[in-house]
Amino acid sequence: MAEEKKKGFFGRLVQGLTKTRDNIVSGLDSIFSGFSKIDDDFYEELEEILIMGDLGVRATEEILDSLREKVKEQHIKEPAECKQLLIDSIKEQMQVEKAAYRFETEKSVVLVVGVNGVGKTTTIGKLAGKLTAEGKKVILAGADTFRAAAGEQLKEWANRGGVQMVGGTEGADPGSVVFDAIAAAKARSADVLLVDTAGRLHNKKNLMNELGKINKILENEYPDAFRETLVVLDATTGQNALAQAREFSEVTNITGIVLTKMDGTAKGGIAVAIQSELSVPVKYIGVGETIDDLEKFDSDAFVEALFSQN
Ligand SMILES: Nc1nc2c(ncn2[C@@H]2O[C@H](COP(=O)(O)OP(=O)(O)OP(=O)(O)O)[C@@H](O)[C@H]2O)c(=O)[nH]1
Repeated sequence: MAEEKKKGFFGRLVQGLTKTRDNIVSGLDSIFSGFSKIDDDFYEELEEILIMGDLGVRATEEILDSLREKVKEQHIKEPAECKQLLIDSIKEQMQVEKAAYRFETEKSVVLVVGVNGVGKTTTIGKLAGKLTAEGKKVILAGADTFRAAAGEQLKEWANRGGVQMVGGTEGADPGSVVFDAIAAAKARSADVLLVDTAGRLHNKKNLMNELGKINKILENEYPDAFRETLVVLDATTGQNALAQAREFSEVTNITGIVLTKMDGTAKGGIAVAIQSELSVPVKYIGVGETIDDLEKFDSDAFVEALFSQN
């Protein structure tokens, strides 16, 4: 049963990554079979494909350095023999502290950050649904009070999942929304408080102030709750997602990444760039628009799925 479930997940992952796979792996395969020796041209072609596949310049260079070393150490002569070594190098490159999900099992508060349109509200709705289905008492805090639609959207998700929501009124002070949400979480002995925040990166100072204020309120009013800060990024934006992740990591302490819209994008390679460059684990990937379309991310399984022949 567990095996079946695992296969199901792997199968879905393989399917969801079809475009990314077509983008990266078909090109790599033609290099592995098309080159007769491992030379500078071979490495150059590899580099081009990995960069085109959105793995990022830095991660690509490090992956290729590690591949060169392995080729040398193991006296590899055939390009075809490099494939497994490349897979290993990508896996190594993605190695960060193992993604932990303590917030799912402890009294916790999860701050969700991300710019408009990346799928932040949808992700919060999916997370709320998932946790509620596991029997957890969840409270949503609509602290993205900058846009009227944000609160409305979150309310829709809250209603769908039968989850209580606090805030979400346009123009309200995000700090007081969080304050009220903490009071509600305490009064109802909530397990998880999910906080939707505004993510306007065009004014970094404001964003830093706002997140700083929210963090302070959480520290003061809810000190015994486990803290998690997830940044939501849209995989289809490729290198832009990496830039956003970098900017958010400069204004707050990010503990995990959610990559949305991994279904149907050719830019899934961005997971490699983000995880290796930020040293923060991708904890979930969004693979569709419905409440069930949020999967825990495992980088080894991701790389295997990327290179899977199925
Ligand atoms: N295919 C796909 N679509 C997604 C996924 N996650 C979110 N979306 C869609 O992306 C669009 C934007 O999602 P929202 O949740 O509204 O984005 P947001 O970041 O909250 O944006 P605002 O509410 O505008 O701030 C919606 O149409 C979602 O249905 C995903 O994993 N896959």
